[in-house]
Amino acid sequence: MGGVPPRPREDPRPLKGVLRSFGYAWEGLAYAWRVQRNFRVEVALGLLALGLGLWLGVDLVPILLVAALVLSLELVNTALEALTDLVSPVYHPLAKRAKDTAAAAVFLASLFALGLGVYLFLPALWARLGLS
Ligand SMILES: Nc1ncnc2c1ncn2[C@@H]1O[C@H](COP(=O)(O)OP(=O)(O)OP(=O)(O)O)[C@@H](O)[C@H]1O
Repeated sequence: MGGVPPRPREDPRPLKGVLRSFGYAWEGLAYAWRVQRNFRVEVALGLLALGLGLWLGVDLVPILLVAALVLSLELVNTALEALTDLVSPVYHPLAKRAKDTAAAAVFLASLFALGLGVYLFLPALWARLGLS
């Protein structure tokens, strides 16, 4: 069992416990960034959309919300992939269902993000370019 890290005990000091939880969340973020190319692409696209939104002067709140939705679902998808690989390292139809459905959640949110981008940016871009 050399590769299995020990399960940490809960810290009774409230602030230390919260800080430790942040630390684990940060580890999860770093893991997703390292192993998931899609996560890195989505972060880049989110930053691009924010920059475009700032330039065009559109409302940034919906952009931030949809970016948070896509990135959070990508993290959940990454977690489910890891869990699926743990319980079903060999092919199983249910493992396929789990992975495909988690991927579908990210895909659906990304479609909404794309639709929102077109809805928000196109008219503002047209106006900025003097085409409307
Ligand atoms: N244990 C398994 N049993 C059945 N099907 C699997 C299994 N592992 C993967 N698959 C199928 O292969 C597809 C790709 O799985 P994989 O683990 O490579 O994730 P992925 O979609 O490549 O994710 P990402 O590109 O985000 O890492 C899954 O969506 C699923 O259809």
